[in-house]
Amino acid sequence: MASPLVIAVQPRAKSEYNIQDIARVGNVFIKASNASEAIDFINANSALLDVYVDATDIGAADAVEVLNAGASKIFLTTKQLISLTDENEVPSTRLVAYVSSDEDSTELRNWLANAPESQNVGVCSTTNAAGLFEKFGFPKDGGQVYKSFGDNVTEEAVIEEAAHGVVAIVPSSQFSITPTADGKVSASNVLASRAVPDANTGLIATLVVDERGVSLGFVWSSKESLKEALKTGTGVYQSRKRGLWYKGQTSGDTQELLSIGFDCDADCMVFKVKQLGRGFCHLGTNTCFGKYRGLSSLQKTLQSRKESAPPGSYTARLFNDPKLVEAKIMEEAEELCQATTKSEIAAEAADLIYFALTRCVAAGVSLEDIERNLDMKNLKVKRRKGDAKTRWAEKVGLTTEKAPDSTPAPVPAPKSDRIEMKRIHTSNTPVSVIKDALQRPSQKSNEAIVELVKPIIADVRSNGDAGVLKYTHKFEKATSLTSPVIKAPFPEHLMQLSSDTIKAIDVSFENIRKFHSAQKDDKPLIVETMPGVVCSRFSRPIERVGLYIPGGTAVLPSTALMLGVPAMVAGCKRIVFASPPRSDGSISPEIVYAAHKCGAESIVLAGGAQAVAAMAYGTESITKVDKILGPGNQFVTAAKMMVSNDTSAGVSIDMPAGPSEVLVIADKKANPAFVASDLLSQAEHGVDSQVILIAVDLDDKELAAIDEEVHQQANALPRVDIVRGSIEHSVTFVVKTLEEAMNLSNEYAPEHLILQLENAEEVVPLVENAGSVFIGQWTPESVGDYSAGVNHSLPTYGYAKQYSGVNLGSFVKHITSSNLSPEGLLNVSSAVMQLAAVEGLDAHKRAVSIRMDVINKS
Ligand SMILES: NC(=O)c1ccc[n+]([C@@H]2O[C@H](COP(=O)([O-])OP(=O)(O)OC[C@H]3O[C@@H](n4cnc5c(N)ncnc54)[C@H](O)[C@@H]3O)[C@@H](O)[C@H]2O)c1
Ligand SMILES: N[C@H](CO)Cc1c[nH]c[nH+]1
Ligand SMILES: [Zn+2]
Repeated sequence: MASPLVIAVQPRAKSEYNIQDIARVGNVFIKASNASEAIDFINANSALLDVYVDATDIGAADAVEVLNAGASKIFLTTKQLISLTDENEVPSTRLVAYVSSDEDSTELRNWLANAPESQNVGVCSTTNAAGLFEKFGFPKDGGQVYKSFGDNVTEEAVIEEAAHGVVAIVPSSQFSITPTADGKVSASNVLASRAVPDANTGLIATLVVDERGVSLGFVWSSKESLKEALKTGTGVYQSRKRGLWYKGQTSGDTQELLSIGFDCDADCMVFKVKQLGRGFCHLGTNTCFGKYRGLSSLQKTLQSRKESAPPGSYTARLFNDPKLVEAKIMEEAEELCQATTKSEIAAEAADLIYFALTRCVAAGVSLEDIERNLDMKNLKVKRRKGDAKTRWAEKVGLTTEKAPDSTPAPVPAPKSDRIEMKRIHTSNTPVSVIKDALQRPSQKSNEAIVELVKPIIADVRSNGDAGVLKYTHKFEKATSLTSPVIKAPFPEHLMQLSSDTIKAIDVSFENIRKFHSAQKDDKPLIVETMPGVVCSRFSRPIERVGLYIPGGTAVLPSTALMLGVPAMVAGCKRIVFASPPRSDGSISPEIVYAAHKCGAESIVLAGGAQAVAAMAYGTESITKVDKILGPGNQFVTAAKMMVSNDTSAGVSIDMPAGPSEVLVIADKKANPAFVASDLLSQAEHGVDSQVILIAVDLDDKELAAIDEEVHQQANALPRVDIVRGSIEHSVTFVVKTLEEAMNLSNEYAPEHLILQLENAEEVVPLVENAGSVFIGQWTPESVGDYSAGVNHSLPTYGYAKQYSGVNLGSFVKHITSSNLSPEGLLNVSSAVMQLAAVEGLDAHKRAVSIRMDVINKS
């Protein structure tokens, strides 16, 4: 039975009501001036309670959208309701008609008489609600009578109506959860009056259930215990022997009260609670009827394993390896489809549910969230056709027919396997799912990589050149290579390039040089902190730098420029390049030319951990360096981290720079082809790259246009297979506002941020975390990768929250100096001597006082 109370709130005046209080005792009612106001409110609150919407100002077509978005009921004038139901297939149980005059009443009754299914509509009056029963014969089959009260509502009037089965709509300003001195309508009194007490005890029989409606136990309530339960928001009951019973007060197994309802004839109250601690029963079981079984039991187990899974257990492995869960879900789904007997189908479905629930629990999603989502889907009025995606349809040999569509949909792609990013509308997606989608693709666990890299580093450290060559022969297959290094001056024949390539390198070199030269501290910073106390800061280049240029999946001479040019500008005396050679032992001429232009002394012909170790410790022929910079794969990054942690190596590193990534924020004005091209430019780096699109207020048609561009452009790329891999873990978020887009982007902290926005420049002040920003539609990220002048060696994996990309400062140290005159020492002496005394460091104090004696004597 519905709660006798519905609380009317102003949708935008959030501070004036507490939605959780309302959810505990009834449902919520809003008067919306347009559909999006109603839909925003539903999205924000429908996980907690049913939302009723006065849609009289919205219009019939948009009212359907409001129902579709999950409004439990919409209230319309009688005329609106009749025209809406005549034109649409709207379930009548979701509609309530305002009956304000005899004319309304007659019209509705005539219509009901001819509409067999429609007797379930609700009716609402602002005056004589009880009279509506006589006219319409409610309540039956879900038909409900409402009375909408104004500010002059009294508790007595509500109780009186409730006694007749009328649900009262009370303004939130006149509502309180428990009785107040100013006589507002108190929920505890209205609920207590509605309940039919037990004839013998005078108490109210109460069933306690968990979030999913599973019975936990049977108890009694009284008017007093009900008031206490609502006041404290916890489970409080009436024990027949011991009076008021605050559940969990002694055992610690307390309850959070979620909502109170009734059975069909109000002689049993239902408390929905979140049970904390061991369980509801004093015997320590989940319920008084025994332990949880089935899904509830599985969920409890998985939730507690997530907190503390025994190391080495299968569940621990699953929680640590999302790719394994992904693979198991697909495997079990396939097995379920292939199962034939009843028992096989049950067994395979159970397996699938196990892995699906593991995925959910890992992401903080509960069965309650899933069930709520199912309920919301059930509230949809317009249903999707439900065809399978082509990729899956073809897999099982299903032919799909194309839906006729009046709007010019983008031409569907000819190839079966669409390359398409998944899409998330943030407004109807739980935060945990959004967070999960923002995770970078899973990598091999750090420990596994460390175990692979450790012996390589140790080998190179003890065996020098021979160790390096061993791994170059193994990984690069360059078995003919006999020396791991080439030294400057580099012979001309190693730099044979087309004039176009030379020109391109020269232009890029010059722009990078200009931008990084401008970052120089021209003169020392000098500050006189007190008269005679002069502090200064000046910079010096790091003497020996090792620059790693990746070469596994693509040769990147541009990275050679991004590292070599600032090293040269900073004045580093010894610049060592390292890059994996080709299998014939040679190195790309572009890299040699870049090394030559930057004044590198040598090029180490090795990649991965072996190159990093060689530069960190030095070998017979490879120079030991003071700092290693440059991006690379997981082996390179892990090796950089390890050598920088070894104090005996005396080497530092720039930052963790891993698989490339980009986040594009696009508005309605953005060109879909440009957006897609930017996404693909980073997706083609590697299957572990990730690209994110945040679409601000784009509609389905606009989103489809971008999807189609992604698919078409991707299929035309030579690296389409890499792109397919990276698009699989890439995602489009559809958001309502730019502010939301910026919040998501700042949280993700992308390596590259592209603003394809009409007013892109104005948005830059809102950027908090990003490696490098590309402003406006004429600034593709590729210009930063190669030639604009900014650096492309940037922090990935969200490290843009705390690291800068490579810049001139990455190649210098700052040194400070102090220079005091006698007057200066006099001025600062007492502070120094006092603090030295506080720390008990007398020699520090004496170093000042001994000078003060001399100054004072002269
Ligand atoms: N963040 C940035 O600024 C930036 C810039 C450019 C490139 N990148 C990224 O750098 C990465 C480059 O990676 P890559 O793989 O192409 O080249 P890479 O040069 O970093 O790695 C290749 C090396 O990995 C080693 N390796 C391969 N398999 C191994 C194994 N099983 N055990 C031990 N070592 C092994 C080999 O020694 C090989 O030489 C890409 O992810 C790219 O997106 C990032
Ligand atoms: N986008 C890469 C940095 O994440 C750099 C690069 C080199 N070449 C092309 N792109
Ligand atoms: Zn790139």
